[in-house]
Amino acid sequence: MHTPRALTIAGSDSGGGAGIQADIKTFQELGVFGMTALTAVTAQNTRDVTGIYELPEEAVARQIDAVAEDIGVDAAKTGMIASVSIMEVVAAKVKEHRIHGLVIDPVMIAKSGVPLLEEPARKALQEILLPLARIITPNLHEAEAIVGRELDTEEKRKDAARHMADLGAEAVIIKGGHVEDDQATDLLFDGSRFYTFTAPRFHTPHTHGTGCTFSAALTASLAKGKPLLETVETAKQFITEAIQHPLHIGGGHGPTNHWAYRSSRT
Ligand SMILES: Nc1ncnc2c1ncn2[C@@H]1O[C@H](COP(=O)(O)OP(=O)(O)O)[C@@H](O)[C@H]1O
Ligand SMILES: Cc1ncc(COP(=O)(O)O)c(N)n1
Repeated sequence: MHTPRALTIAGSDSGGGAGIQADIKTFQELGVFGMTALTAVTAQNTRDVTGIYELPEEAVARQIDAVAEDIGVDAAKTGMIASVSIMEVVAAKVKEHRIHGLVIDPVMIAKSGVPLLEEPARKALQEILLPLARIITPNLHEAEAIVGRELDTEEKRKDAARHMADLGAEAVIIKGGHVEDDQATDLLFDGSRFYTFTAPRFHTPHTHGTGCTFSAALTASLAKGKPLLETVETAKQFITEAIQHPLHIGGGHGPTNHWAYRSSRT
């Protein structure tokens, strides 16, 4: 039996709701063996980020080598990659180990408002990481930062998705969490057609780690060899249930509930 294996290349969230921690919880819940390459350690809780400690490039490279050379990687995702030098190392290792099925979550700012990406790295993200993406998953603000204009209509968001596909991403999902709408609608462009994935919008402050969890769920399905539309459908269900049943942990933006999807099916 083949055990699907997924790697997350991202930052650690000591609070357990976002970053590497959200990713491996999600991999586990979806029946995928999770592996990690840490890019940074954050001191973080539901209220604030009180410290960011980047890892040396060498440490990031060695972690990716270690898992790719022995265990193997069916799909991978990137999350917080704060600097251009770490981005370059990650891109080089993804190419060297021929890691396909790469989901890029272009993390820029934590829900608490603290920047997680240095300014020069914004442009580098487009040039270095985006062309390697099987799927890139910007939220509204990240999509606006990548294309450099406001995306206040669906037409403009479609143009932005085409733009990101032209830059090299195989598929683009502009997430709808920050779009003013009664529903949470994510827009997928697969390089030729548009699809929307819609769920009810829950009025809750507990959205810490939604983007990480969603992109990890996409990665888990890709690791299982699922086709694109089924992959997005599963990830949307996973994040919707995780937001719908919050855990009420911490005094700020609490985490989502990574158990909810599997609990509802057993
Ligand atoms: N309040 C909400 N109710 C339901 N779904 C939401 C809500 N907020 C975000 N989502 C969904 O969670 C996923 C992550 O979206 P988003 O919050 O835009 O990303 P990020 O965490 O990167 O800012 C998307 O599928 C989005 O539609
Ligand atoms: C280490 C780390 N990585 C990513 C996020 C983004 O979290 P969100 O999904 O809430 O935007 C975060 N807060 N911390």
